[in-house]
Amino acid sequence: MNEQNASNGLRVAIAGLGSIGTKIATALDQGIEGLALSAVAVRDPARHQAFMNGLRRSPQILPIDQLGEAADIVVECAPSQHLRSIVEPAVKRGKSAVVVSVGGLLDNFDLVDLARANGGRILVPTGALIGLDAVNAAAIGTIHSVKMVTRKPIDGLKGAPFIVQNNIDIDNLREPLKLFEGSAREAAKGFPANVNVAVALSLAGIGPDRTRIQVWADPTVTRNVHRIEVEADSARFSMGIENIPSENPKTGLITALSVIALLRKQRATLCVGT
Ligand SMILES: NC(=O)C1=CN([C@@H]2O[C@H](COP(=O)(O)OP(=O)(O)OC[C@H]3O[C@@H](n4cnc5c(N)ncnc54)[C@H](OP(=O)(O)O)[C@@H]3O)[C@@H](O)[C@H]2O)C=CC1
Ligand SMILES: O=C([O-])CC(=O)C(=O)O
Repeated sequence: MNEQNASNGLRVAIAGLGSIGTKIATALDQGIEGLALSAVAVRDPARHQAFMNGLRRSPQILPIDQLGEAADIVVECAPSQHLRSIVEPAVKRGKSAVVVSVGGLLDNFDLVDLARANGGRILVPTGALIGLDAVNAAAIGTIHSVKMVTRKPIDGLKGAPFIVQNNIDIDNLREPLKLFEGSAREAAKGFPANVNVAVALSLAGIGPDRTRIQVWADPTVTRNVHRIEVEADSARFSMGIENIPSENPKTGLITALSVIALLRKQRATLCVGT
């Protein structure tokens, strides 16, 4: 029972039981082929007692930096400042870490080398985005440019460091306002809880410095809207997604589903899409 459970299944631990983590925990508890929920990490266990009581099988509750001892796959879905303390112990032990706060990976990119040196893996789901399969494929050839435009309702952007530091009042907007234009790397610093998608896109394609993004505060939209244009030597493609916000207005509902789809692929007999 050390590395894998008795049925040769994979043990999955979840760091953070918020909008994303609770849905992944529920899906695992209800059953994903070959996977079992072994542990979770929460800030205040008492706050999550009712949710934990509703699970058919209670996972262990552990500190975030101990999840790698209790699982083969650790899913990071906590605020990005905790990324390192969740991912490092896991990949050091040769485990896989699913990283949802992917913006935080840019300042901790040595974790990829650490994983490589120890036989671990870092898996970045498509998350709240679309089409990373096509971007991955195009990147085998030459991608000339990747451009993204993100529009979010006001509630989905409140508190972003870029807005606070530049003293921008978005509460009284009546029409769309372009807040930012620049690289995915700069965007991740200014909007750490809003543009993980741009960083995932950049890592699939031409990197965080060449991937360009605009961020708009848009009082006319009710969804988190992302439009992407890719120009490559194999294809030109445009993609768009309009995400329904979850209980956390910054996070689209589809994000947790994307992680569940990734987990399903770990042991599925039929895998569709790259
Ligand atoms: N890649 C992508 O496409 C996307 C990525 N994201 C990112 O995913 C991450 C999670 O998002 P979301 O679920 O909406 O966030 P939430 O704020 O809903 O949940 C975060 C959870 O982390 C918990 N947490 C905070 N500190 C700790 C700690 N020290 N130990 C354990 N748990 C802790 C919080 O606990 P408590 O409940 O006690 O506050 C909360 O339950 C964010 O970084 C977000 O930016 C979001 C959307 C899309
Ligand atoms: O679209 C969403 O719901 C979330 C998002 O942009 C992100 O976190 O990058």
